[in-house]
Amino acid sequence: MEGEQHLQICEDGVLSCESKEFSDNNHDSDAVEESEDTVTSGNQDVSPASGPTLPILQKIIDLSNKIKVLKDEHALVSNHVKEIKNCSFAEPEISRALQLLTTELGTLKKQYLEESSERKRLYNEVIELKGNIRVFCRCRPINLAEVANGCVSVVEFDTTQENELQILSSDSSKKHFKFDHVFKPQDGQETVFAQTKPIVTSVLDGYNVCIFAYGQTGTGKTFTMEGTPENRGVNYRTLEELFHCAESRSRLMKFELSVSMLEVYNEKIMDLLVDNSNHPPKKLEVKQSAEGTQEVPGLVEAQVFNTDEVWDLLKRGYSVRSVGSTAANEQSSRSHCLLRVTVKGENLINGQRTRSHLWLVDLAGSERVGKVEVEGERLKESQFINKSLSALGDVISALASKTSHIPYRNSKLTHMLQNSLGGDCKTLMFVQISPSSSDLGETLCSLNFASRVRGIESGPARKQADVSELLKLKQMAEKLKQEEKETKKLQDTVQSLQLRLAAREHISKGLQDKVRDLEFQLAEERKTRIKQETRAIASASSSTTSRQVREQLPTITEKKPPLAPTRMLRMPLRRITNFMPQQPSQGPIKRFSDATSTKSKENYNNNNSSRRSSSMDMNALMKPRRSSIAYRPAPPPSAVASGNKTLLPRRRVSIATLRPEASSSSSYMNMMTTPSRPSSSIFRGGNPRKARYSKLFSPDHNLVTPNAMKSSRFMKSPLGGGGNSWKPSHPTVVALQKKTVVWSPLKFKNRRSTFLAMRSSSSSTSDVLRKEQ
Ligand SMILES: Nc1ncnc2c1ncn2[C@@H]1O[C@H](COP(=O)(O)OP(=O)(O)OP(=O)(O)O)[C@@H](O)[C@H]1O
Repeated sequence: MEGEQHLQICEDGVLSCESKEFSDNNHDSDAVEESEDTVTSGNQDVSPASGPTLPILQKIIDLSNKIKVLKDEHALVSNHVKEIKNCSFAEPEISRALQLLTTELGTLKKQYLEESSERKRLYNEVIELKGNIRVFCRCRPINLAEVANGCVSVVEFDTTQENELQILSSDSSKKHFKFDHVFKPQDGQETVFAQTKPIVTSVLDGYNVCIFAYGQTGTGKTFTMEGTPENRGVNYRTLEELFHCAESRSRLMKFELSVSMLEVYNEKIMDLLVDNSNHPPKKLEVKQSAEGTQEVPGLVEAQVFNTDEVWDLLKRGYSVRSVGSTAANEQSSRSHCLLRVTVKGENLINGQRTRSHLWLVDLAGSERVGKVEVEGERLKESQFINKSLSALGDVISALASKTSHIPYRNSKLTHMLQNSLGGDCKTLMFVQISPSSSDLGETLCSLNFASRVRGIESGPARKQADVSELLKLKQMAEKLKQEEKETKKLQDTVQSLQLRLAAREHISKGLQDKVRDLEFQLAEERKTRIKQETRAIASASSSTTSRQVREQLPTITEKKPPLAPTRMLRMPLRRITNFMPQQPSQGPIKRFSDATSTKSKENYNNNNSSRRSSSMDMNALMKPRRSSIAYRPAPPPSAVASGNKTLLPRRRVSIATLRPEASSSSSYMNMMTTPSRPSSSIFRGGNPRKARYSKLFSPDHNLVTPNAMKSSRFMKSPLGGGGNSWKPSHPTVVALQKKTVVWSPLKFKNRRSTFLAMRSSSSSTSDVLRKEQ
């Protein structure tokens, strides 16, 4: 069209040039020059000198001038280009610069990666410190049925915004959601597990971990957790990884892994590792342990040693899990399935033990009863599922708003996950969504719920020490406390005993002093008595001839029984202690027994010899040194006349008074009374210690007090009954028998065996006395 116009103008002879100029506008300079020539020739034809210039011609002239200017410019630029074309680059410089730039880019890339991984680490640290529940969002691919129904995807993933997604609402607005990680429909099971791995493996470090999948029915919860034999899910991969890590740490740590599987179906807990086909399922309950953790007593805990065993167990459990077909899902889970992995760890270096749990939970899908078209048993299941999920929602809301009461016990599920949701545990939630526009409402609901879960701050997780070990230590501490108490008690007792001992020692010292005084007095008394006795002997022998006296006197003096043992023979005063010396091995000493008389004699001889060697004998130590004072009345004249001058030494008698009317020796017993106390009180409940003091020494068998007679010891005494055969021959004894003497038992101190010897044989008496002297 434009070409035609130019042609028309060309017919005028002017426009043809113009047309040429336009057409050559983009061509080379030669063409421009040619057109210029034409114009110039045209100008010549219409020169102003030849006539008035037409306006169009004027226009042409102006344009020609412009062309000229442009032509000059063009020539200039062309020269420039030619120059540039001719100019050669300095290649080494450029390549160097390029190299520099490449290196710089590499460094920057590296720095960026380092920074982003550091940022991620810090972010995870913050999350752990705050105790946030991590939330991963996973969107499943749109399925054929949905495409067939004309549904479109409403989920958009912005590549520039990491871990974010947008939901296109029906009103064309976009809703943004951000999570800890967002998995696109094309992300496979490995990608999902790669992000999950760091959390699950912390169970080996002694942390409690809980991972649960939440979302609308048919969104891929079971696919994520269980997976398929070709595409195994988090459960299997986790155990595989745990075995792998345990193996790599086997030099430092020893691990034991055991698995339990249960489901919460219609608010009942069922053990999936127990074959319930033959009998009704065992009823299990959630109980709080002493440590405050939630436990299910009676739950089977199967120890596993390799992944094959794990897979067998998982298959067994999955096969008995309650599943059913709904309009939304062919294989819909009708229960919450919980897999618990218990890890017991022992540090081989420091012996530290840990016991931690890993919960892997596949929740039943939230579903709209109307939409999934359920009825009968399925409807009931749906109601239970929704009820427990709504209880989970309430717990999440309460935790997010930090209210004082968290309604964990409103459902079995929340009760069981109490520690995982609000305790010292690392928790991860998979929020599963469908991309389909038909599920938009549920998707928004799930994402809103997940955002709330992400906001929960439950405090940092902490390592779990092995409770059994803790209990052992507690018991030990308790025992130690008890022992400390006992020790303190014993120390108190020892202290009080020491005090008592000191007091007793003090008393004994006083007593020893007293005894020493008494001994001194006694020695004095003895001296006086010897003088008296010498005088008595002298008067008694006045009737005999002076010659006989002269002959007998040295013998008498020789044969005279000692009034008391010499200082050498006297037993040294013992320190009174609280300890009784041990009895000799031959048994208890029957001091006045007939049967032991011979033995006593032997003992006497032994003792005597040992005394001579100044050694302390145990028997000697055991001999009592107590004695009393007895008043001995003069024997009746008949007795003296008949020559019955029996001297039967009695060691203990009471202070007795003699009734004057008594005539026979046998009636002495009846006449003698102990004024201080009634006789019966000695052995009948009375104080035996006091009773002993009431017994007084009597040299005459007739002078036995009723108390002494009643005493079994004295009744059996050979001195009491069988002394008639013995007749004293010693003049001192004879003289003493004639006199009223106050008998001091101190005189007979330690002389029991002497009397025994006297009784058994009168002939041996003088020997004994001689020996003693
Ligand atoms: N990411 C995915 N890639 C491929 N297929 C998937 C994915 N997620 C889910 N599916 C498929 O979607 C279907 C439903 O998944 P699944 O049964 O896991 O859902 P669900 O959420 O467990 O449902 P319900 O709550 O009813 O048990 C399955 O056939 C599963 O194979």
